[in-house]
Amino acid sequence: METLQVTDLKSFYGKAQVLHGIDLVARAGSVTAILGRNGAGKTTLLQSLMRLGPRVEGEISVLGNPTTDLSSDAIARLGVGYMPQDVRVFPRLSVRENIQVAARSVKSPRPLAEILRLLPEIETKLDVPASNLSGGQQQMVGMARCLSMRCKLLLMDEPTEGLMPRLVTQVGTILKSLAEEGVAVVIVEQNVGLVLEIGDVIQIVEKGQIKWHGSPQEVISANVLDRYLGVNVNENSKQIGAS
Ligand SMILES: Nc1ncnc2c1ncn2[C@@H]1O[C@H](COP(=O)(O)OP(=O)(O)OP(=O)(O)O)[C@@H](O)[C@H]1O
Repeated sequence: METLQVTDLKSFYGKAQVLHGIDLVARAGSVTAILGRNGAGKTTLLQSLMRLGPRVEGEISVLGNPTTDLSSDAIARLGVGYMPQDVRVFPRLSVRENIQVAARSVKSPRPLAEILRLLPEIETKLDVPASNLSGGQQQMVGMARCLSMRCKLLLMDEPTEGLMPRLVTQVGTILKSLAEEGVAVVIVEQNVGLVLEIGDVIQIVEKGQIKWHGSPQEVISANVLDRYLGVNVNENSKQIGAS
């Protein structure tokens, strides 16, 4: 059974149709990266999966459970973690409390020690209010919350936006280890170098449709990034190598 299966998803804001029949699968243990130009519908896709915002038609199932008629809370309870572009931590709560709140929503949360083994960076920040953390550290807290809930599917919208190169690499490493733990990771990402490095499957969205999908190697050999995104892979790889 696929962790996430999306069939013929159409999404609407009022009468405006933004997604036009998306088919998508995300498997346990893999990182699926969604690329596309601004306004292509990437955020709308993640929001549709969480039943936040747009009206949807089509079929979405998480671990075999149809979710189009569920609330976002019920979808989260199936084991879906969603990190929107503006990371949502509880700013006044400490890092430890942020993790505890997430842990309370499931029956058998992952022990803190195990979370810290995967995210050692936050160990020294456990008693610091989340608002005092940098954007990158807040991303880590978001991931810690997901880990504590043992989420099976993690949806992240531009997790590396605005982060320093060192943190970008770190976020990539963590996402890869989450996938190795069996999580199906789905990221919307503008950092093509990172996507090529950690993505198992790349999906290219244009005007609300998946126009192309394949492995990072196929992306490069088929030259699709240039075609759909206007990105020169060789130039981009050089930049990532430099970081
Ligand atoms: N709340 C909304 N109401 C109406 N239209 C919206 C709403 N949110 C997004 N849209 C429109 O839907 C389309 C897709 O937007 P979306 O934010 O999903 O694109 P995106 O690929 O995530 O872009 P970006 O890379 O800039 O974040 C755009 O034309 C946008 O203007």
